[in-house]
Amino acid sequence: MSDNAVVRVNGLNKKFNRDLKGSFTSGIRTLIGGAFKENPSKLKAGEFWALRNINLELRKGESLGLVGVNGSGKTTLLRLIAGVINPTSGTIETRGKIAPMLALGAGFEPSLSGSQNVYLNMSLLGMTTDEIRSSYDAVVDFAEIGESIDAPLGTYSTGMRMRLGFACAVHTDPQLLIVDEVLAVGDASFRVKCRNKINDIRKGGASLILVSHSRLSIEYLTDRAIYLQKGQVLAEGDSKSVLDAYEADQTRATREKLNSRDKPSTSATSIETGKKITIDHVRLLDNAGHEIEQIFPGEDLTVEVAVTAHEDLDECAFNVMFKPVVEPVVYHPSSTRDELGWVQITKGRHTVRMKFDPVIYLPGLYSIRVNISQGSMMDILCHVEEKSVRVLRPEGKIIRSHYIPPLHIDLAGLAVTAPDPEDVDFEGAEDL
Ligand SMILES: Nc1ncnc2c1ncn2[C@@H]1O[C@H](COP(=O)(O)OP(=O)(O)OP(=O)(O)O)[C@@H](O)[C@H]1O
Repeated sequence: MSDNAVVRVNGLNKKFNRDLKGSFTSGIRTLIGGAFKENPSKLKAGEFWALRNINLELRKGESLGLVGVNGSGKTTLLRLIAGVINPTSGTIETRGKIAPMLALGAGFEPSLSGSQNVYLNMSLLGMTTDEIRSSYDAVVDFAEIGESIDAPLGTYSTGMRMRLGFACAVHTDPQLLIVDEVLAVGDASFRVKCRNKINDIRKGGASLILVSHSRLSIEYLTDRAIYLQKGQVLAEGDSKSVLDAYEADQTRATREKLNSRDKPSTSATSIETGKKITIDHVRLLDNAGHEIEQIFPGEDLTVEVAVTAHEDLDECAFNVMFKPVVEPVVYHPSSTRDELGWVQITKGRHTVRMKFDPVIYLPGLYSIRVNISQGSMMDILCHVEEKSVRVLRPEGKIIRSHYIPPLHIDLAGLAVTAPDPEDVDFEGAEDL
C-alpha cells in the first residue's frame, strides 16, 4: 500500500446466498476460511455476487462517494472495508483507526449502562482505556444523553442509542470515516451537529467514504465517486461526472419503463371507458415548438395532446398530472379548473396545447400523465402515461424550493467572490 493510502482494495469479490440457511452456511464457511476447500470463484445454488472485482485506493484526506440503485452493493462494500464482514476473495488493506457509521450502536450490550457501553464500544473501535477515559466526557456531552448515561442501554430509545453510537465513533480520532446514507440520528439540530463534526474530522486530514442517494451530498462532500451496478464498478472518476452517468442511466431506465406501459398511439393500451375518444400523441414542447425532454426550472413547458374524438363530446376536460418519479403528485393542472370551463370536443381530430408558465419544479425526473375526463364526476374517457421530463439543476445552484423566487439582495457595497464548493454552508440545506 502506498505511503499515503488509507484504504486499498484489490480484486475484491463477495458472494451471498439468497436463502437464509445457505446464507448461514456460507457465513460459517467464510469465518473458518479454507477448511471446506470450496472454490471461491464458483457460485452454488442460491448464491450470487454482491460485489465483483472491486479495486480502489483512497489516500489520506481524500473522500470517496458510492452511488448506485438499491441492492447494487454499496453497503456491502462499506461493511467489508470496515471489517464487519469478510470478503469471499481479494484483499482489503486499511491504515489507521476507522470510524464506521453503519449500524450505529449495533454492538451495544442492552444489559450494561450507557457509560459501560461507551467503554465497550470505543475499545472495540481500537481505543485504549486511558484514551476512552480522557474523551469520555466529550462523548457523553456530544450524545446529549444526560443522566440516562448510567441507566441500562436497554431502556434507551433507538435515537438515543444511535446518538451514543455516533458519539463513540467520532471521538476515536479516526483516520477514515465510513458513513452510510442519511445520518438519521436524532432531530434536525443533532444531524447538523453530526455533519459539522464529520467536517471537522475531515478538516483534520481524515478520509471519508460516503454512501448517499443525495446528489448534493456526493457532489459537495466527495472528491471522487464510484458508480456500482449489480456489484460491479460501472463508472469511476470525479464525483460530478459519475453522478451524471448514474442519473443518465436512471433517466433512461425510467423512460423505458414509462414507454413500456401506456403506448398512446395504440388505443388498446390506453385506459378507455367506451370508445369515445383516443389520445393520438402527447408531446412536450418548448416556446419555439421543438419537442424537448429536459428543461431548467423557470422555463416554459407546453404539453401538446392530439386526440381523435369518435363522436361529439361535451363537458370535457384535458387534465395533466406531473408526477415526480419518487414523490407524490405536486402539480395537477386541468383545463376545467384552471382556465376555461368545460370543453366541447367535436367529432374528429384536434391538437390541444397546454402551456405552463413558468415551470416551477425542483430539479429531478417527472413523469407526465394526460387524461381526458367528462362531467363533474370526471369520468376518465382516455388516459396515457408516457412522457418524462427532466428538470435540470442550473450549474452551481442549490434548489430546495418548488418555486424559485427572484433574489433581491442589497449587499450594502460588500464585495462578492465565487465560493469554493467546500465552503458552501449546508446547514439546513440538505441532510447528509
Ligand atoms: N447478509 C446477506 N445475505 C444475503 N444477501 C445479502 C446480505 N447482505 C446484503 N445482501 C444482498 O446483497 C445485495 C447488495 O446489498 P447492499 O445492501 O450492499 O446494497 P446497497 O447498494 O447498499 O443497497 P441500498 O441502497 O438499498 O442500501 C442485495 O441484493 C442484498 O439483498
